[in-house]
Amino acid sequence: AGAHMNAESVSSTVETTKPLGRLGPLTDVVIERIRVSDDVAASKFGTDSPIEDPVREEQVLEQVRKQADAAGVDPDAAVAFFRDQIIASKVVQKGLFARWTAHPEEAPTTRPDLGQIREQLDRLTTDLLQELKNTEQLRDKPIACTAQLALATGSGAALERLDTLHRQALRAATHSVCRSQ
Ligand SMILES: C=C(O[C@@H]1C=C(C(=O)O)C=C[C@H]1O)C(=O)O
Repeated sequence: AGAHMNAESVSSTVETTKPLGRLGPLTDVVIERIRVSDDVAASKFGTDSPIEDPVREEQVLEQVRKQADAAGVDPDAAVAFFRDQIIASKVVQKGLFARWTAHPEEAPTTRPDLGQIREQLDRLTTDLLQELKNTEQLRDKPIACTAQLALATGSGAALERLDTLHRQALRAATHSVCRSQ
């Protein structure tokens, strides 16, 4: 079908795969970070590298605190949000380790480089902080925020075809998006 689509239908097809509403762009990056967790898991599975790396976690949160301050986002709120992103990443990694251990034929056959993946995660940190900034006013309105979050996560999970594990991670990752929820 893709070969027969004109530019307009290609572009509208792309748009309909994006999470909807005012929290759509933030949710989109959250889902992207969750998806990168699959690569993190593939880089660690069958190696000595543990799922949980407290030193790296502190580095991530330190970077968040500095960049949040520079971007005019409340650093404590940003750190709380990123603690949820880290929890979500570990939910995915643990789930995939369990799946790949029970069904070795589903395990990845190539091992991506963790250093490169972490560079990608660092770029997503900047994008996520920008989206926190862009959605600050909405996130302070509990009812509107809760409605927009349900729209964005529901559409995002469906359109991006997240399985149960990745939906669970999305719930963990968006737990504190609406600030007074
Ligand atoms: C993603 C990783 O796995 C875990 C999750 C982290 C994260 O979400 O940033 C950081 C360190 C690890 O505890 C990683 O090791 O880089």
